[in-house]
Amino acid sequence: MTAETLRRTARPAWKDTDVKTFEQLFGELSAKAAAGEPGSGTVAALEAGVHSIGKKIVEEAAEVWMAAEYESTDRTAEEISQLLYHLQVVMLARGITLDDVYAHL
Ligand SMILES: N=c1c2ncn([C@@H]3O[C@H](COP(=O)(O)OP(=O)(O)OP(=O)(O)O)[C@@H](O)[C@H]3O)c2ncn1[C@@H]1O[C@H](COP(=O)(O)O)[C@@H](O)[C@H]1O
Repeated sequence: MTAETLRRTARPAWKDTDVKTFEQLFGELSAKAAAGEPGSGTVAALEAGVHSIGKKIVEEAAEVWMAAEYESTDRTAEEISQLLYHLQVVMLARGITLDDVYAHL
């Protein structure tokens, strides 16, 4: 088994193998939410609501902090990617667009 095959098979089910940008991920999540795609973790998170999504954001933020202090650069980047994902989910839950956020950057 090659290292690349091993890397891909070791990924959790929710992680697809495509590399994507922040904007591309938001487009993908928007489409899944609009379609109510069966089996989508994003759709399930949206159904669970803002309170549940908010708790996940706090959890992931703490994991970013711990990784930044005690773990590798790659692990920290991975935790940051998960925090960004959950921030996008709360954006969808509140009907906030990328431009709404960019207006404040
Ligand atoms: N980038 C992500 C992503 N990052 C984080 N997560 C979710 O956030 C959780 C974070 O992982 P943890 O290691 O903290 O997991 P955990 O605490 O054991 O997880 P839970 O038990 O709380 O689910 C994962 O289990 C996923 O549910 C993500 N879920 C989906 N995506 C991407 O979103 C897109 C749509 O996904 P679906 O809606 O599931 O099709 C795809 O491109 C995915 O790659």
